[in-house]
Amino acid sequence: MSLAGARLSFGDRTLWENLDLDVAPGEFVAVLGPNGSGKTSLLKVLLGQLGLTSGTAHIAGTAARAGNSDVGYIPQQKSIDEGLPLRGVELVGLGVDGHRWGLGIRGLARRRRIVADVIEQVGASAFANAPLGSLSGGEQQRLRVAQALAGDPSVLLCDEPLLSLDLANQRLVSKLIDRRRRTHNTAVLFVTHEINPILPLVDRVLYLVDGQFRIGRPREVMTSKVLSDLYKTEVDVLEVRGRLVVVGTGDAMDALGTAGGHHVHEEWR
Ligand SMILES: Nc1ncnc2c1ncn2[C@@H]1O[C@H](COP(=O)(O)OP(=O)(O)OP(=O)(O)O)[C@@H](O)[C@H]1O
Repeated sequence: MSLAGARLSFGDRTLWENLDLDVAPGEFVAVLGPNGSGKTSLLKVLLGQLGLTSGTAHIAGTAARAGNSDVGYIPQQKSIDEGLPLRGVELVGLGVDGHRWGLGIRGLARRRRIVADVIEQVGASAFANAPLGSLSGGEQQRLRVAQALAGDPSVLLCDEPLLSLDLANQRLVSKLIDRRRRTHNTAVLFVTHEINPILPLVDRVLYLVDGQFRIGRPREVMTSKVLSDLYKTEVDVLEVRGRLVVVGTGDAMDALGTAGGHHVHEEWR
């Protein structure tokens, strides 16, 4: 996926500008930043749901547009109504690109095979026939990953896919996404508030703060100097047993919000 000279403004407020970002096939890029910095809007541009104010956005060589089967999308986790009768297999089926396989008998059989395959890939076969509302957050999220993979995308856009998952499920879901990009050369853009659960997987970080941004390898961007420049206040990045801990005081703490990453998790194994 490729953004060139990209600017997104709402009225006189510019979320970001002069943004050049090329994510190569198989590359894993994390997007970080405080609330309101424009992370979800960036995904919406690539999904063709929002137009850039200026610049260009391309996916696999064509301009970003809605309904592009090259794009898989894992939306922010929303709690599913317990009474919803939709089952996992049906949710995943919605991700299969109907046009590609047609709806004849062979098309339907092929479609069923694709759905069963991706459900198997994410380890969801045991619960894919249960109503979604009866499943745990981790189980639902595995099925959402399967739905995003069902269309065999070359690009995967993930909006905080680890939110409200426990540590074991955070690892499981991150590993599924990491495995996908390694086995299928899928480019991954992963919006998150917490770098640590994915730190070992990430190739580059795009860090957005109040119209400013930095792009680079995690340890180039996640430094006291770079984050202090971005937040325009003193921020310290400490490395504790392989984890990055972002610490600010006073106003800096407010500005960091949940992007502070100052929760303590068990180490990645
Ligand atoms: N269609 C729109 N019209 C006007 N303002 C908008 C529109 N869409 C988003 N915004 C504003 O743009 C800002 C960035 O929103 P966005 O959801 O991209 O931020 P974010 O970085 O994903 O935040 P969060 O971490 O809270 O999810 C917000 O202040 C939001 O209110």
